[in-house]
Amino acid sequence: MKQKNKINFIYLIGKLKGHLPTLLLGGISMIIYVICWPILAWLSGKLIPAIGQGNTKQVLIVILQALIIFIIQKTAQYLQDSLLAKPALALSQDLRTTLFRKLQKTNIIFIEKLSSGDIAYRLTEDVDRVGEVIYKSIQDTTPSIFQLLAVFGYMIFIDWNLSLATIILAPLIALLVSDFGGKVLKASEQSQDKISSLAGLLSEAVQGLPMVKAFAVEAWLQDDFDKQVKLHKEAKYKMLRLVALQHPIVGLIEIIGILGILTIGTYRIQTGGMSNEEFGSYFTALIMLIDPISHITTNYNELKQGQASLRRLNEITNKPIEISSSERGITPDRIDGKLSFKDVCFSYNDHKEVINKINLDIDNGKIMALVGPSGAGKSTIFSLILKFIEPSSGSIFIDNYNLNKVNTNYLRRLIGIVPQKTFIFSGTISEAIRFGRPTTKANIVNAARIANAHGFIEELPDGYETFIEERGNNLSGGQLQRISIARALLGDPTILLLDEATSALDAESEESVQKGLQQAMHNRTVLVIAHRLSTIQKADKIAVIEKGEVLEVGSHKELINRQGRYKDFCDKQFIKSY
Ligand SMILES: Nc1ncnc2c1ncn2[C@@H]1O[C@H](COP(=O)(O)OP(=O)(O)OP(=O)(O)O)[C@@H](O)[C@H]1O
Repeated sequence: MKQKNKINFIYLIGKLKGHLPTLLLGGISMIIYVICWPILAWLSGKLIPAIGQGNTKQVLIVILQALIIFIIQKTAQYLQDSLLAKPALALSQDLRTTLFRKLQKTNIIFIEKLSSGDIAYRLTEDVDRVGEVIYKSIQDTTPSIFQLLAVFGYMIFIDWNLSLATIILAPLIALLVSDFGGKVLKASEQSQDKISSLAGLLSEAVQGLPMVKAFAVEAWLQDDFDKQVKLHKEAKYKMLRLVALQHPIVGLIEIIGILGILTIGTYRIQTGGMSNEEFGSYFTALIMLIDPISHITTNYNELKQGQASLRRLNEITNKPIEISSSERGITPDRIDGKLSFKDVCFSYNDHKEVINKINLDIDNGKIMALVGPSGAGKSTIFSLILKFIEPSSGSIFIDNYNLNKVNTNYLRRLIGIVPQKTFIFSGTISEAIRFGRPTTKANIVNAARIANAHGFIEELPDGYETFIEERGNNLSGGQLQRISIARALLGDPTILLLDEATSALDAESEESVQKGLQQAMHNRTVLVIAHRLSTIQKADKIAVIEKGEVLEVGSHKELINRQGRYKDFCDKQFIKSY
């Protein structure tokens, strides 16, 4: 399902509705700040002739008046900036949390395809850039536009003939700014894509560093990194060069305008169309236009960079969300845990069915082992049960309820999963087992006991409060697996999905993990992707999966006697055991 609502600046500005009182106060401060500009220009017009006449008293009075206006203006500017910063920051915070919520709802297949570094970059840097644009639009661009209008209005008031001459330059500047803006947008998109790839590579490199060192291929990685850095530098330089070129060009047009006004102004004074004092005010006002034009130009470029960031953020929001992510769906009072697959098909892409008309029945409280070669579709069966994906045809039932009618969160809480590759968030052991669920310490300890983890945890100096480092570096593979089993058991799941680790643990660790698994399986419906003979033999039923199809189902003994694929499989895998 595609997300229709694209995030754009209009959508974001609309979100400011919730901050109307602050915006109103900020807006009033802004008006005071803006009005001060023409007043200062007017005072400047009075000051210049007074200086010319050597009228010290008049000069001092005007300076004092200007000082008062400056103090009022700067106070208003402080109030404007601080008041408007609040809603702007709230908006970027809101954007970040909305994006993260969407990310959590995104279909897992698409998440797995994204680079973690790239996503992290988008949710931090790109959101920051968008936030900055919003902040600048409210706090800088808006007053600059008003300042431009107020000052220019005052210029028209003084001499509209002369102002007409000034306005001729406006379309030229606008055209230039918009043309540059388009180019900056393109260059910015390229630069941000490059830095994002760099972030992706960096995150991969940090994870893979032990392997890189082990294979002594640091030079290869450095080379790759340097290449990406260079690509980013070039893309960024292209953008900065554009921005650097824009300021002198716009500045040149401004200077031409000023010189032109000086010439025409002199003529107007000579012909009596304008007084010296008026020209003084007019000229000061003209100089006052330079600053807002420069701000608007810079902010327009930043707006374009922000648009590039928004496009990158929308790439996340446009990913399909989980079909069943809604809160709807039934939550039966009781589930015994029987699972049935009826003619289930599934394909990741439309080319090839990876699950092909599968029929399976796993009775409640029984253990079914899934065996089969790599790529047969065993993990895909787990994903179907967890509703990460939904069958393209056929149905899966839990007891007699069709899975697509059952509330997804409710279903997932019935299931405990022990993945092949243990993933644990950094935090204490206790937090790792709890995994965000409300529970008691006694329940955590109980889960750890069943998982055969309690013993080793107790022996650690900080026990359950031992901090597990990122990626579990300070614990052994076997210990992490047992914590993973305890995590799955917390909440007493009705169904257990186990993906046995194929990685070699030492014999002692393996025995501990096996003991944990055996205890965990007791009295639950268990579906286990089995690689060990001991597990397979204990299973009530074994399903042999190959190329997405169920080839044989039966007990170990039955299947051996059948002399079919299972027998071949065992002969290949467990030759010594037969
Ligand atoms: N996210 C995905 N996108 C596209 N194809 C996928 C995806 N995940 C798995 N596949 C493909 O689906 C098929 C079944 O994969 P699956 O992981 O279910 O096999 P498996 O039996 O669990 O393998 P293994 O024992 O090696 O883990 C494979 O051909 C695999 O390449």
